[in-house]
Amino acid sequence: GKFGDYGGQYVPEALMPAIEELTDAYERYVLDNEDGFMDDFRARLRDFGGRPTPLQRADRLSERYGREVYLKREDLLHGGAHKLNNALGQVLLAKYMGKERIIAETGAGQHGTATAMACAHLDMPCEIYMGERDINRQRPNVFRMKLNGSEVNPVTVGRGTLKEAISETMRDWATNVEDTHYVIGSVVGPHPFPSMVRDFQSVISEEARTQAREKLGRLPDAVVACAGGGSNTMGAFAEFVDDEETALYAVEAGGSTLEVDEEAGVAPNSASLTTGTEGILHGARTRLLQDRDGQIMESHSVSSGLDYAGVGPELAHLVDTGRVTAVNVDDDEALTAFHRLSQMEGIIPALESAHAFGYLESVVGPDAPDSEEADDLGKYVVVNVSGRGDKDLESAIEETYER
Ligand SMILES: Cc1ncc(COP(=O)(O)O)c(/C=N/[C@H](C(=O)O)[C@@H](O)C(C)C)c1O
Repeated sequence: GKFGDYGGQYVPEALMPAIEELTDAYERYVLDNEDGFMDDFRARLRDFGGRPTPLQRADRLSERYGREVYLKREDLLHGGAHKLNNALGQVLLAKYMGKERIIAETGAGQHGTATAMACAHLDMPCEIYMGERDINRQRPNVFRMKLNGSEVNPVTVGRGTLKEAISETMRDWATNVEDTHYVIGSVVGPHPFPSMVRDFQSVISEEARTQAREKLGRLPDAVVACAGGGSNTMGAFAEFVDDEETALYAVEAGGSTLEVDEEAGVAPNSASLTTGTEGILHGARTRLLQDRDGQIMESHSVSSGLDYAGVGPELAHLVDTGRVTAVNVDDDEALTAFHRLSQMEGIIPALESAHAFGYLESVVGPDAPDSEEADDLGKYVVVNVSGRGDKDLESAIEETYER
């Protein structure tokens, strides 16, 4: 479970039995397809999830950028985001392991919603831990979780966002390892979570690689995906990592500025790949936003889903080795991209996904100067639309009409 010097299992002793049991189950069911687990998983992704998602040419953006822009439509997956790929895989695995209870954390509420849907589909009781602050800014998703029969546990410690929600969920898991599985929402946490979540999300790039060959007659020159914890990112990249000719861009939240106020311990962004340093968070060594005393800093993003101080260890490693280029766009660029995709293509993206489009505009938009980056992007570009923007309408309205 090591990616360079990142990854590992930095967990309290009490969690090790659960971690070992999960690692064994991951190897048997996911890697070795014992009892036809992966066949069952793929069949449910198809019949319940609605896979495959389209790889669709964006005609207006292709015109605007003078290149072939294709969208991988994870916003069309059941529930409205890529999150179901991972949630369905983990809840199904918990069932195969004989677990009787599911817990999960969520920030944007997409992972919580996906877990709640998967639990209703598989008849498993479910509790979602969610920061008080996030509950208030993602109300439609809170209602959806309850409609799907899950309990939502408000987390009020600290800032009441994702970081505290993950810590509270870990605490619950440590107390109830016997009958409970913790469905982690991204490629974060102790081994085997980063590898397992990547494997469940890799269906995105498996499909996109085949669809690209069919529609483009070749591999894409670039794949662009936003990065919060990094799960839609790793899912969109996984099957392309060995294709050197396909450049991979992870777009982080530049928030309001990349300048960090060390004294206040506040980072007004979530650009852990770009400005983070090595440290341990939620059980793994990775890159994260921490002050000089090693205190995890508060992160920020206009999108809850990217508002996370850490990032997946494997993605951090791919950036360190130069296989993935880490870039970022700020809140305003993301909001502008949110409006632009809605108006030009008839697709209202999640604010998280809008960051990927903000990057494209900043490099090859009509106001962008000629650059190496524009050349490196190449002619055939695939952008991962990780989710749809229904959940963001309230905050986008505030940001737009009260700006
Ligand atoms: C539509 C959408 N797109 C991208 C993300 C970023 O998460 P990754 O794909 O794991 O980088 C998210 C993240 N959502 C999580 C959630 O819904 O709980 C997030 O808040 C945390 C798990 C990081 C998302 O909802």
